[in-house]
Amino acid sequence: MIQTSGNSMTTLTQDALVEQLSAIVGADKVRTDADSLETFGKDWTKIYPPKPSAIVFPKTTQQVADIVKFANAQNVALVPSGGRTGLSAGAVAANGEVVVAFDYMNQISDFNATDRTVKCGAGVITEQLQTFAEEHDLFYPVDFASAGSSQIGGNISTNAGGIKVIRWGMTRDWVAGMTVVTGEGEILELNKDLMKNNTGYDMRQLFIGGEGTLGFVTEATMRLTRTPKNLTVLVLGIPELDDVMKVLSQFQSTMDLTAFEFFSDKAMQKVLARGDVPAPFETSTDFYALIEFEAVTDADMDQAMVQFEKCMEEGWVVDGVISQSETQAANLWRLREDISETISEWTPYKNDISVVVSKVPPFLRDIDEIVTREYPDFEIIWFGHIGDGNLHLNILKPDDLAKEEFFERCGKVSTWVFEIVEKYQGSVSAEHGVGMTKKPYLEYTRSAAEIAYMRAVKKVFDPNNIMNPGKLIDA
Ligand SMILES: O=C(O)CC[C@@H](O)C(=O)O
Ligand SMILES: [Zn+2]
Repeated sequence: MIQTSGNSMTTLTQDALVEQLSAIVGADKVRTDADSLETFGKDWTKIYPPKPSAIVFPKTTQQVADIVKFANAQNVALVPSGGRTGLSAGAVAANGEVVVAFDYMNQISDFNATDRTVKCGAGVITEQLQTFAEEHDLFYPVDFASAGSSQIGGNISTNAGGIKVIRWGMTRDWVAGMTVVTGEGEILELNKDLMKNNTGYDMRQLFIGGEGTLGFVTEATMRLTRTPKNLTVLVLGIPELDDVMKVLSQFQSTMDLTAFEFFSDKAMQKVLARGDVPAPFETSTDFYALIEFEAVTDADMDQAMVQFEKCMEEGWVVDGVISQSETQAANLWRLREDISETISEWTPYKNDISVVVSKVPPFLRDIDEIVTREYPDFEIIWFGHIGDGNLHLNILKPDDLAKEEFFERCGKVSTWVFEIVEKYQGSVSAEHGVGMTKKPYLEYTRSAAEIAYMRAVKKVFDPNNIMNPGKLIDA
């Protein structure tokens, strides 16, 4: 079993633990059955076996604060749990921790049309917020394949990104204000939903992407925006990896894109093999770009055609298709969005790396060279949000190789991959967070001084190392 460095130091028996938690939330909101422990003790990573001691379901911020105070008094480690769709083992309870699940804090309230804001409990599902926005003729733009199960609290704690970052940014950009419970059980109301508030440190930003290590988000006021018009999707066949960024520059020279994604033919073939969506066109190329834009007037459509033709003339693109309806657009999106779930069958080793957009071509070349050399017998799947510099590199486990050996071999190569990330001043985790899987590699992106300050901040908000210990940094 892979060792984790979380701590659970309580001397309470499980019965005593359940009794005291029940006194806070009610007996029907504490679970210790095997199914619940297995389900709520892990996220989408398949590396660490879950081993929580109990799952507790608070319904209010005050209950969360009471749980944290109890945890401090009894030395019980807490792990927050949202939709459990994380890919870095940020919400895994592998060391007897108590899992705090936010499923019952799923109310949407206080919609304000003037401010274009709405209050969400931490357990509101991303899609629930998207639908709510739609019903009010507005739009919540942060989107990704797991929007049907991920929760707002988890999105904030991991600063979730996704497929529209090039146009609308990350979750961080949509949090107007939030309520958090710190590691000492203090309730903080951060930013009061203000657009402008220059009164010193913006503590929201510490909790956004903080992975629950400083405190737990219990409620947040999210911003909404105008609904984009007639989102139209182009998929282009691109034979050379190097040309993908030329295509991006060409389109961006005259258009504001809402997405620019890429995927390899290997990735697409896996999705096509499931038989749910058709191939975009007959020509097969090693790479594809998916471009999305608002086609408000005929001139927008004409502009896309001009850029497409230019890319064909240059030889960067050899085939393409454009959506003529919402259904076609959705099917083209599935070619990209279904990749992660489709390849999960092969227990992939995941990298979620980024550099500034201008450095993507040499960065990609360097990494591709290393992984093709070092993994001659493994299948390598490239895809990602290349328009914002974020690449997903997945290495698939051969069927006949044991999981432990596979992850060990990948871990070694990761060090070389991350040396390249460091050389290009990139990030070892662009959007999936650090959790446990990327913690050993944090130093490739953050300096020793930064990590020391992070530890000091952790001590201020969570002096007893109760909140999601062993994730992001070791206390
Ligand atoms: O599975 C992955 O590596 C990426 C998952 C997700 O961030 C995506 O962009 O599809
Ligand atoms: Zn992604």
